[in-house]
Amino acid sequence: MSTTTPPSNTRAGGTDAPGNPDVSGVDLELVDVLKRYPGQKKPAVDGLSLHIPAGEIVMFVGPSGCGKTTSLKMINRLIEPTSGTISIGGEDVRGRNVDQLRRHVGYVIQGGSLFPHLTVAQNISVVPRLLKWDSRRTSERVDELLELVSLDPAKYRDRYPRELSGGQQQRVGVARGLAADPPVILMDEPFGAVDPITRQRLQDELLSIQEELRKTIVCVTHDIDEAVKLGDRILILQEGAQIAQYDTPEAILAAPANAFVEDFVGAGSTLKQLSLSRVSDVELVHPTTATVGERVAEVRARAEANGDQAVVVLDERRRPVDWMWLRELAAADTVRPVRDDVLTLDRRATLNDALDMMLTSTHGAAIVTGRRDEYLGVVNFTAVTGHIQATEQQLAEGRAADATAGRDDAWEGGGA
Ligand SMILES: Nc1ncnc2c1ncn2[C@@H]1O[C@H](COP(=O)(O)OP(=O)(O)OP(=O)(O)O)[C@@H](O)[C@H]1O
Repeated sequence: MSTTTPPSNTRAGGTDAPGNPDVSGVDLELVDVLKRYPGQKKPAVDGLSLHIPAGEIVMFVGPSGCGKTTSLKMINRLIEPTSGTISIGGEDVRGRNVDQLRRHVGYVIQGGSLFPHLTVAQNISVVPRLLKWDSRRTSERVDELLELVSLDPAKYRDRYPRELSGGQQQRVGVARGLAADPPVILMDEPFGAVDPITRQRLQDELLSIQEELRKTIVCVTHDIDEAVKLGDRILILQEGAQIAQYDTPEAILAAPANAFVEDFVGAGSTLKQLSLSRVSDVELVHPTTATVGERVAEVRARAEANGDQAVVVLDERRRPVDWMWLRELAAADTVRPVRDDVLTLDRRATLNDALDMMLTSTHGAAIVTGRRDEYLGVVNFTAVTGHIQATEQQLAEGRAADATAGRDDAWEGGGA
């Protein structure tokens, strides 16, 4: 039986040939994979065939009990298939020693599932230790990974999981999954246990990490918006892990394959398109900025000249640290931030995320950052609604063009 290969991908640079040096992931192939649990009449996974291209994120979604987790866990043999073949980088997983296989396939689950009696550094070093890395290499790797998941190594290395927030535990879980630089990472509901804002940040971080590392990532989620945001492709499964559709998020939203998919994703409405559009797709505005330590009188003059009531305060590395109203600045001669928890959006965040954040912000807009948290500008409602209108117009024009083409086809067909 041939495996399902989706059409070429638009987001992850699908033009990359295998072996592209930027891609550290490898291909995954499932051929006619079946899993029947003892005592069950119907197989949980009934003949799943699937090709997952190297360096891409594929999201598994589908109703509860359809076989997502079973399919995922068969890839690293946490569950053994009843029949069928799974290969990683062209190599049949059954030919590999199970321990060795699991050390080369990262695995991240909900909540991070850290060992409570080990420190953050020890948790991240579990696989490097099994691989017998020396202590210097291991500790350098731990610090590198903590930086990658935005945790200050000096502050967090020696903490215990109970001394971390849910989002921080999840970050350490991701770092642990990446520790030995595996080409494939499996994730099962990785961000299911954290609040919406933290989840959005973790998703943005994953996209940023993936931009750099280009692993092959397979991720199970219940959240279709998460699938649309993170996935280069989405696999929508029905009971028995039957493929309802396997395609890019854009293609699935534009043309659901059947009524099941349509129900599952919710009709491809304009609002869903907000999960496809990134903050980097809209034009940012540029309110007055100030640098910590700058003279307030100068900042105030600039803001008044621009007609701004508030200024975005940046640190010496141009990272936003506060968004202060002019009246708050008046308390001192030089600019001093009054909060330490300014909310920012990564440029990869979706417009859905942006709307969520704007609704909770007293400024009715959101600060956008790029590489290394550097300030880029601000996204506001006008930019988002402008984008929705433009998208709606494009969709309407597309539908009108399709209808015209349909009539032309019918005409040609009729004349033949
Ligand atoms: N160890 C097991 N023994 C027997 N049946 C099992 C076992 N694990 C899972 N199943 C059954 O296999 C089917 C698929 O389960 P699986 O956990 O893969 O689904 P899922 O899509 O990941 O579900 P959810 O979204 O609820 O986590 C379900 O009907 C489930 O009850």
